Amino acid sequence: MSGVPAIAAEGAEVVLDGTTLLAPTTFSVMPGEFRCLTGSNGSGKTTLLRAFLGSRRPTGGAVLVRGEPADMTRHRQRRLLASLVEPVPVARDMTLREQVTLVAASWYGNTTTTAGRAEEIVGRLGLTALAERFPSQLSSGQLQLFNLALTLVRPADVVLLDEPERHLDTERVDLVVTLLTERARQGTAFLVATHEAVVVEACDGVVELG
Ligand SMILES: Nc1ncnc2c1ncn2[C@@H]1O[C@H](COP(=O)(O)OP(=O)(O)OP(=O)(O)O)[C@@H](O)[C@H]1O
Repeated sequence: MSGVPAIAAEGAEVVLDGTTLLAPTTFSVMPGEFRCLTGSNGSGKTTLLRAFLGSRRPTGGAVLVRGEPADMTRHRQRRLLASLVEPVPVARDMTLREQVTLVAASWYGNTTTTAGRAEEIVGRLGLTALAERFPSQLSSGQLQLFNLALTLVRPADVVLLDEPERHLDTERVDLVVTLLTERARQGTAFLVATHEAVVVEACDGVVELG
């Protein structure tokens, strides 16, 4: 395991027009570590995740990806980091299978293994029977699983998730937790904002805000 954290915050703070969105926060997540981000409503979890993605600029301190200031305009960082924080754009006129395969192909190329990668994640998230449907034909929980499939099908050393449990029943939460734990064991670093006790129990440690 490399000594450089996959991601880190060093006194990261976000203040907007005199309002503190994120109080100074310091932590690191090592490769293969599954950390949860917890705290009450409004404590700054989404703001912190957005700081890594560049949609909220820290006004103090720093957020780092592999020791460098987070900057998702750099291709190298975009390749390292996948996220389900902002709404994922979906195509209304493409099936689930087509869209997950398209995302896989955009990162891995149109190789013989690409369709297999897409099929695997669709299966792991229990979406195989729905793979020929269009997004408008899904329930809220099924849409959330589809968004997770689009996020997890691509290569990533670090994955940021904002409340992945959203709209999911207990069985599906367990499914997602199992998948994240497995990916972490394979070396992926996770930072997961959550209010779900099952997710917190499964993770390696908590970053508590507020
Ligand atoms: N554009 C904005 N202007 C002012 N304050 C904002 C703005 N956006 C968010 N905030 C405030 O920033 C704080 C942090 O919000 P954030 O969404 O990061 O919290 P959170 O911990 O993710 O909350 P939740 O658990 O409810 O999802 C909140 O107090 C919120 O009211």
